[in-house]
Amino acid sequence: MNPSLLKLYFIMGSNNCIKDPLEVLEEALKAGITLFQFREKGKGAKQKEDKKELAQKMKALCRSYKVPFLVNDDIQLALEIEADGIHVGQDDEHISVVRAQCPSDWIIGVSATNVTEAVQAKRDGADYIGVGPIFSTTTKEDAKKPMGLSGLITVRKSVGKSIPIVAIGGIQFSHIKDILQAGADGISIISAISQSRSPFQSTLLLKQELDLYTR
Ligand SMILES: Cc1ncc(COP(=O)(O)OP(=O)(O)O)c(N)n1
Ligand SMILES: Cc1ncsc1CCOP(=O)(O)O
Ligand SMILES: [Mg+2]
Repeated sequence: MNPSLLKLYFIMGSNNCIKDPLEVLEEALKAGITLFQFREKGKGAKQKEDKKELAQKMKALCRSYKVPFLVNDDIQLALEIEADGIHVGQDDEHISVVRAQCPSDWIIGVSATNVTEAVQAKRDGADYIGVGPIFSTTTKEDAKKPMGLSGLITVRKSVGKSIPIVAIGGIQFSHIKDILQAGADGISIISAISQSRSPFQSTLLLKQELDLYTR
C-alpha cells in the first residue's frame, strides 16, 4: 500500500463521539483524513443490523471523499458491506485467515504492541502495522502499557523501512513531529478528533502539522 494513506488515519465508532457520528466523520473527511477505520465496539456500541446500517452509511461517506474504508475486527461485516480492508489485532482473526477470504486488493492492517509482534506481522504479510499504544489512552479499555517514542523507534529499526507503520494511542497535535521522526508514516487518532467540539478544526490542524513534516 501507499504509506501516505496512513498520514492521518481516523478511527471511530458511535460511542467515541460527543455528537452525531456521521457528522463527525464528514467533518473529518472534509478536513482531509487519509484513511478511516470503523471501530464499533465497547460500552454502548451498536450491534447487528444497527451496526451494519451505520457501517454502510459511513462507507458511502468515505467513498464520496475517495477515502478508503476499513473495518475493525469484524471480517464478516467487512465482506458483507464490501469494505476496502480490515484491521486485526493479536486477539482477532489471524491475517492468513483474513487473506484467504478477502479480495486481493484489500488493505489488511495488523496491530503490534512490541517488536516480536511487529516482526511477525511483517512476516505474515501485513500491508501496514498499527504500533502502540505509544502514549496512555482512555479510549481502549484493554490497552497495553504505553511503549513511548523509544518503543516506536525500536519497532521501526526492527522491521526496517519497507513496511508502512502507523502510530496509535493517546496521540495529540503536539506529538506529531516526534512520532514522524521516530519512523512512523502517520498517526491513528480516535479521541483527539471524535471528542473535539469541532472535529473539522481539529483535523485541519493535525493535517497542517503533518504536512509540515512530510512530503
Ligand atoms: C491502526 C490500528 N492500530 C491498532 C489497533 C488496535 O487493534 P486491536 O489491538 O485489535 O484492538 P481493538 O482496536 O480491536 O480494540 C487498531 N484498531 N487500529
Ligand atoms: C484502538 C487503540 N489501540 C491501541 S490504543 C487505541 C486507542 C486510541 O485512541 P485515542 O487516539 O483516543 O488514544
Ligand atoms: Mg481488534
